Order: sequence, then C-alpha cells, then structure tokens
Amino acid sequence: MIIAVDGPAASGKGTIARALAKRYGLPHLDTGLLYRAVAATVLREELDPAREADAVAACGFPDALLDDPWLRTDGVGQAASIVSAHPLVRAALLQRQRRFAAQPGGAILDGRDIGTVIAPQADVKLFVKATPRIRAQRRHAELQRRGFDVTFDRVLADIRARDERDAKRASAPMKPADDATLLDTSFLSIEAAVQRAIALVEERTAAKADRP
Ligand SMILES: Nc1ncnc2c1ncn2[C@@H]1O[C@H](COP(=O)(O)OP(=O)(O)O)[C@@H](O)[C@H]1O
Ligand SMILES: Nc1ccn([C@@H]2O[C@H](COP(=O)(O)OP(=O)(O)O)[C@@H](O)[C@H]2O)c(=O)n1
Repeated sequence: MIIAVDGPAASGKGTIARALAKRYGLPHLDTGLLYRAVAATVLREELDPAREADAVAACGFPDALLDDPWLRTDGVGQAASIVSAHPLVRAALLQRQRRFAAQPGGAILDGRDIGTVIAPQADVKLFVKATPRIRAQRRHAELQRRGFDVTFDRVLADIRARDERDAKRASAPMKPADDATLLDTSFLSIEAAVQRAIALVEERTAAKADRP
C-alpha cells in the first residue's frame, strides 16, 4: 500500500504520516527534508537559493545531513521553498522519491506533491490542512521546544510566504490531488487527527477492495 500525505507547513502531515507508518508497518519518507538539505547546503556554502545552478549543485548532499537539527529551522524552511521552485532541483530529487514509493510492500511519503507527481498511483491520498495561525502556533511552540529563538510573528509571516510560494510555483505546485481526501486538523488534537487519518485509510482501502 502506498499512502501519500500532502499539505502546507506545520499542518500536521509529518505527525500523521509517522503514526500511519507505525500503524501499518510501512517505511516513511519526509520529502520536505530533502529540499531542506539542499537549502542548508546552499546556505552553508553562502550560495544563492534563488539561483537554480547553485541549488542544483547542492542536490548531492550527504545522507548524514538529513539528521542535522538545523534543517528544521525557519530560515532553512524558507530557503527550502525557494530552492524547491526550481524545476531542475525537483528533477534531481524525483527518482529517489519515486524509488522509495515503489519499494515492495509499499511506503508512506509526506510532502507537497506526493499525490500529484511523485506517487499519483497511491492507494490513499490525504491532504492535511489547518489555518495559518494555528499552524504558526504549533510551529512556534515546536521551535521553542527545540531551543530555537524566534518570534510568533516571524513564524506566521514565514508560513504565509511559504504557502504562497509553494502554491503558486509553476513546477509541481502544492495542491490536493483530484482524488485526495482533505483532513482539517485545526480543531483536532494529535490523537484525534491520527484516528481520523486511520479511519480514512480504512475507508479508502475498503472501498477499493469492494470494486470489481
Ligand atoms: N493536531 C495537532 N494538534 C496540535 N499540535 C499538532 C497537531 N498535529 C501536529 N502538531 C504539532 O505541530 C507541529 C508541526 O507538526 P508536523 O507534523 O511536523 O507538521 P508538518 O509535517 O505538516 O510540517 C509539531 O510540533 C506537532 O507535534
Ligand atoms: N514534496 C515536497 C516537500 C517539500 N517541498 C518544499 O520544501 C519546503 C519544506 O518542506 P517541509 O515539508 O519540510 O516543511 P514543513 O511543512 O515541515 O514546514 C516546503 O515549503 C516546500 O517548498 C516541496 O516543494 N515538495
């Protein structure tokens, strides 16, 4: 079974994807981390995220970088949404994600274009959303917990800027696939959001099994 979980920043897609991976025993890939690793490499080398050639040169980052806590910061997230708009960066990361999705036994991936581009054949597609303010509150609290000093207003502004850039880019824009199910987590606890996601997976797979 392949499960695609897409949605905007801090909507809860990673939390849901990890919980579903555990529940169904599936390997999970956080595809946002790949773009964050490209962005972090560009920033560390003092190159320009807006220059496609600089960003493409950073696509050969070492896997160990994916564990660096710096990748989770706001600044790297902003730069990630700039590098991710370059078609050649998306092309450079495409096969890795498609291979992950196609492994025997299935997989779960979360990101922005999983249901539309990476795994349009996915058995279940969820598009997780929440209001910008609630997402900013969650991300602000998370960054504070991790020891990063940033204001709520900064986090909210960054989330709005990223939403706009991610939804408006020409190459694989963030949008729900036509056959995705929307899951609004604005007023759901983590536990309730996960239960709802599990129920949706069960519904979708039962509906598929019923089809002749
Ligand atoms: N339904 C929820 N209610 C409250 N907090 C949540 C909920 N879902 C996720 N969170 C918290 O919000 C933050 C962002 O969640 P995350 O799953 O990383 O989002 P995303 O992967 O969409 O960026 C995390 O600190 C997470 O624990
Ligand atoms: N499949 C994906 C995943 C992330 N991204 C980009 O990478 C950035 C960081 O993604 P992320 O999933 O780590 O961000 P959060 O939702 O965790 O804040 C996003 O703002 C997108 O620009 C993308 O373009 N396509």
